Amino acid sequence: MKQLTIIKIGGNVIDNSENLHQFLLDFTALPGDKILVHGGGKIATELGESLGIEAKMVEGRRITDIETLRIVTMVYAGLINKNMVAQLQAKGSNAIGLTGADGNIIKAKKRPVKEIDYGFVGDLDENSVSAETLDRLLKAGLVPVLCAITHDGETQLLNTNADTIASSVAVAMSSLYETRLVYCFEKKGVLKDVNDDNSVVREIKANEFESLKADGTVQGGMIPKLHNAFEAIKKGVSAVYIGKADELAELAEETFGTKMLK
Ligand SMILES: Nc1ncnc2c1ncn2[C@@H]1O[C@H](COP(=O)(O)OP(=O)(O)O)[C@@H](O)[C@H]1O
Ligand SMILES: CC(=O)N[C@@H](CCC(=O)OP(=O)(O)O)C(=O)O
Repeated sequence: MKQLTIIKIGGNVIDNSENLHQFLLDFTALPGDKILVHGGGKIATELGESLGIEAKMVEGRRITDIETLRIVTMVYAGLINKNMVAQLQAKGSNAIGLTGADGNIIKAKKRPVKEIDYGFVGDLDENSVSAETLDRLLKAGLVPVLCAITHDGETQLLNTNADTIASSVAVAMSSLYETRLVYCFEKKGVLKDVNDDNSVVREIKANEFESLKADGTVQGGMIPKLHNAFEAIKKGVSAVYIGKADELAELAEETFGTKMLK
């Protein structure tokens, strides 16, 4: 089976031009087929605030009313996605920037209203990602760059967490490729002490996740990230890593960040 690397880059790195530049250089240098998935939550929050719209997050997910949907569409599908593509093109990567609506690559379902109304947030299931369409783009020599905007197939754009997109894309692609998934963010990996960058946990087994949550080692945005990472491993992705964006070059030596184990 051919190898494929899916890399997700978060908003804190996208917001730092030096780290982003180094990350995109390393991403371009990675051999083989690859797909980039990007977030940008921090930038959407800042733009919203400058327009007087305050961000509301529940369990790592943004409550997305119609005004917020406009903002995230402009920021993720426009500003960030197109700048990322232009930077990759300048570095020699033939990137093509896409939302889930383009080529019907990711069809989501609006999250049902229960105790909380998340608004225009899209959830994914095992049929959401078109592996065939992504495969056709890869075979054409293109590097897909996916943002956090999906659609429902009936004209409605939806906001889907980028960690979830990366995990679902990796699972779908693992039917066609030997797929590895890499979550890149601003820290060196999953840390024993979130304030000590030298406390990287090298490997985490799926059955250790609950106790890491319970004892407070992993908190906030790391909880859904690890959940998505273990979902990917469980559903056929061959390797999942979490580590620092501007250390991506170390992936080749296997000294990169934290590795998830079954
Ligand atoms: N044990 C941990 N190790 C590393 N980061 C952690 C840990 N626990 C919580 N975090 C927090 O999780 C954040 C990453 O989640 P998030 O902000 O959603 O990532 P992203 O930038 O990829 O969107 C880190 O910035 C960090 O503050
Ligand atoms: C529904 C939902 O929460 N969507 C996310 C999508 C962006 C994202 O995931 O960005 P980061 O990876 O930078 O956090 C949001 O709007 O924040």
